[in-house]
Amino acid sequence: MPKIKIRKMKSHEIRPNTRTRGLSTSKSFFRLSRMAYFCTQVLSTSFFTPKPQIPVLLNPGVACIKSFHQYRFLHIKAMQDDKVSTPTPSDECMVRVPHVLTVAGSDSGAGAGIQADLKACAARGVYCSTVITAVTAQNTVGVQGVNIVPEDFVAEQLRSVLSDMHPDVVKTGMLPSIGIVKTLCQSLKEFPVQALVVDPVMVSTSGHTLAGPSILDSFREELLPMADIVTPNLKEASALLGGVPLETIADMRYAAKAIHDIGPRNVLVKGGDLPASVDAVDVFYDGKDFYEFRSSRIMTPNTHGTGCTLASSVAAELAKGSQMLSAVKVAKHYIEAALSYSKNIAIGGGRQGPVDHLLKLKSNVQRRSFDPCDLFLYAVTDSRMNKRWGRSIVDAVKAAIEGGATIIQLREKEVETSDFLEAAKACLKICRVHGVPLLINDRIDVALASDADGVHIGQSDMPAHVARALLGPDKIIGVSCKTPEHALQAWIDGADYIGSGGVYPTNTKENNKTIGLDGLKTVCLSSKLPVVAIGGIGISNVQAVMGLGVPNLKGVAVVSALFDRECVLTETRKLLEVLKESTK
Ligand SMILES: Nc1ncnc2c1ncn2[C@@H]1O[C@H](COP(=O)(O)OP(=O)(O)O)[C@@H](O)[C@H]1O
Ligand SMILES: Cc1ncc(COP(=O)(O)O)c(N)n1
Ligand SMILES: [Mg+2]
Repeated sequence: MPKIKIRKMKSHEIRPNTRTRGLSTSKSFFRLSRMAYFCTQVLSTSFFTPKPQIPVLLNPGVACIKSFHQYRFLHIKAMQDDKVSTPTPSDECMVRVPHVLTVAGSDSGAGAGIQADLKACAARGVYCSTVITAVTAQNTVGVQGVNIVPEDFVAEQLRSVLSDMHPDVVKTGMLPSIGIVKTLCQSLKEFPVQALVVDPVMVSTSGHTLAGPSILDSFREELLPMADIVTPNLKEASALLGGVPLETIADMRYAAKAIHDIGPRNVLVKGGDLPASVDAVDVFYDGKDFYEFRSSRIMTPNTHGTGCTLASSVAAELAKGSQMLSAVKVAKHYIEAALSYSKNIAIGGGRQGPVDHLLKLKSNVQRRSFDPCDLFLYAVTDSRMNKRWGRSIVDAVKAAIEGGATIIQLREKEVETSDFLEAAKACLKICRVHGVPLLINDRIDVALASDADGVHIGQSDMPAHVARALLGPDKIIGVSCKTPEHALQAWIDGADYIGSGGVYPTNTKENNKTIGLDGLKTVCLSSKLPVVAIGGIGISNVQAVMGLGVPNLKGVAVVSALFDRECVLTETRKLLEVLKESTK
């Protein structure tokens, strides 16, 4: 049976006693939690198939997380070994996984409800426990029957999970009786959690009542004031506000504000059913600002369970430690990608089919998530320079990685597409071995075809939100930005980082305006995303750049200083040393 090795974590990487409640805000803690959880997913044949269970051993000596200054990457070593020792984890080495508890109804068709929540959380890499409030007989045609779980048994399930397993976030779906709402509120007072996500489910998309209007008072008086976010669709928002018609984005803004007045800290009014809307627009209000989350509308009948999925994904991101706005943004990108992935699947003969949540598992499960520290020493290739020095793209990339580059971008303006694709595939092999992400400049097609980790795009390339829709939620997207306005748009569009420059004049890019250190600083200070500086940077000026000291400036992107030289390995090593010095 395979087992994995994870090395013992250093004290700065993990809190001393991870069994205690509450979330650590330490980024490395979350990263490690995610990694370890990812191991359990990969090696336990995912938790949808109950058997065979493969023990995941987290005690020292049976683990291997290789940590290396700016980048960390999990090396999973699955060994065929029949002798599996009994896990004896010591407290110090236990890794806590992000955990969402869903309190919702079961959907026998598994498109919505508890089943959607389980799948969405799994797809987002989060553990999900379940308290079932009702069992529905449901399929793609509609809801044939509802059996409400007795209130005291809902209370017992809540006590079982909350008293022992300490979920980070509770997400609610179908709450079919006033008694169940009250029981839930009581339990949450007794066992507080980090965040409460309320999806005020009332009517299924097929038109069946799942929680009647009698529930509204207990929602308004008890549950919503406890919620960190409430996510009504148009019908639910209207019901919460006494039946006001909601037909436009302006109406959704009004509703978001009016529902906020009831007491939840944030409101997301979902516009999946907004009439005459080309895009799928959701309106978010945090009590101060409004944000519109907009995605393309996917033309598909398979939208059953989108609301449950969105709310669970928000809960999952919160459990991983995200801020609310970022959690909503990621969830929205995920539902768009899931809808797009599922648009043509045929399950059932009814009008509304389910979403397929597990798109990610069908792509490469071994990909790790983006870490802003990856931007530290960002190597950008240039085919002209490689030609000049008589080396291939692959040799150049290999040398840069060996020298300490933490991320690679292939910027190959003059290479034929088929050669570019071959080179990208070959580079990817090397990058994966070293745990270094590989990005493709401009060419989303090449990124998709090679399964690279993401793309870097300029202001005149494919808009970032379109790239995000094409690449899905897990690929890395970087955008070149010269102004705070560019940076804001990149964030809204779902980018992961921005590249800002040219900081100094450069001849690798024609007609490129230099923004200087001041321009870079202005962009960094306004950007919600991590920034990598670019343009004419090398050993002589890297200290001045990093010396700006702005926290979200995470590194430098370099072309000539690495590749227009005889020995890429030596130059990369030298630059890495200076870079490390300048960030001490
Ligand atoms: N056809 C679609 N294309 C893209 N996004 C959609 C589509 N239908 C719904 N969504 C999105 O799915 C999420 C759930 O919305 P909605 O369907 O309005 O909620 P509910 O499922 O609770 O009725 C929202 O983010 C919405 O914008
Ligand atoms: C058990 C249960 N919970 C929630 C929904 C809402 O999902 P949708 O609005 O997509 O029908 C549902 N249909 N069934
Ligand atoms: Mg819907």
